[in-house]
Amino acid sequence: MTDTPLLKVRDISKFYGARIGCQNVSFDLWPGEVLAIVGESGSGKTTLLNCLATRLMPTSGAVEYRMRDGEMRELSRMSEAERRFLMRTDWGFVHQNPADGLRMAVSAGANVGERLMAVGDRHYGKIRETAGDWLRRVEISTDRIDDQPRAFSGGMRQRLQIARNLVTAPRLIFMDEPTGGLDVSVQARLLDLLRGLVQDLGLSAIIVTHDLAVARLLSHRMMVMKDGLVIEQGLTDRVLDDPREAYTQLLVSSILQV
Ligand SMILES: Nc1ncnc2c1ncn2[C@@H]1O[C@H](COP(=O)(O)OP(=O)(O)OP(=O)(O)O)[C@@H](O)[C@H]1O
Repeated sequence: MTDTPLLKVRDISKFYGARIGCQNVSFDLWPGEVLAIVGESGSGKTTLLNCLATRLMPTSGAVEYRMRDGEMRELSRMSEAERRFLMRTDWGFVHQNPADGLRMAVSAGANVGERLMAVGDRHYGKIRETAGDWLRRVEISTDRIDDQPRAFSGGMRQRLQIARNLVTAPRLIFMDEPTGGLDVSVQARLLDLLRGLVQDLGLSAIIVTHDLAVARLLSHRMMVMKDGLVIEQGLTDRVLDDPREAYTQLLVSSILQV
């Protein structure tokens, strides 16, 4: 264990012209910790996630990440190439729509293998074997290894996207509504799988969701956003069982349409 956070977020704000995306968000994420960001539509969840994952440049504030060698690096000071390398190796990003995170016209095996090649694996047989292992781990039959994700169901595509992200043993995964748009029964199976993988691998994760059941099942800690601000944060069970803010109470009692 370490006494340094994996991610240090200080006063992140993002404005779109005069409109607030998110404002003054600060928190630390610790190794092995899963943080859920919840709130109704338009509250700033995706804006914040994209600022953290360097997909958007914040208007102000700083995000520091502890590299594998232990050094804390400020993300905005990294070169584009360094950020891209981080994204392909030590980080993962699971999109709500699997087509945004997969290459739909190459095989399932190549989708997973591509990430291994990014970390320097060159041995075809070994890459294929590891890809097969990961397909099994996400409950996709290895006889589908040469099929393109176009031929997969929504749930299979999402599981393939997860395998592609996890194959390089990243330390931090960002997820944007990972179970959104799936049938309820498919969602339940995916959540189970995700929970097992996150636990087994000791992953840190930041999950944006409007679904409090997803937050309950996957996260240790949660942040509630409203109009771009974090209005409440704490351990997930505490926030859900004993919400302090009136807005969180409304969310929890499902009076708000999120
Ligand atoms: N590209 C953009 N240009 C201008 N305004 C934007 C842009 N993206 C988001 N916004 C605004 O920023 C605010 C926060 O939006 P954001 O998408 O982060 O919320 P969200 O909580 O993720 O919502 P949802 O759950 O619907 O995706 C909203 O007022 C939104 O209209």
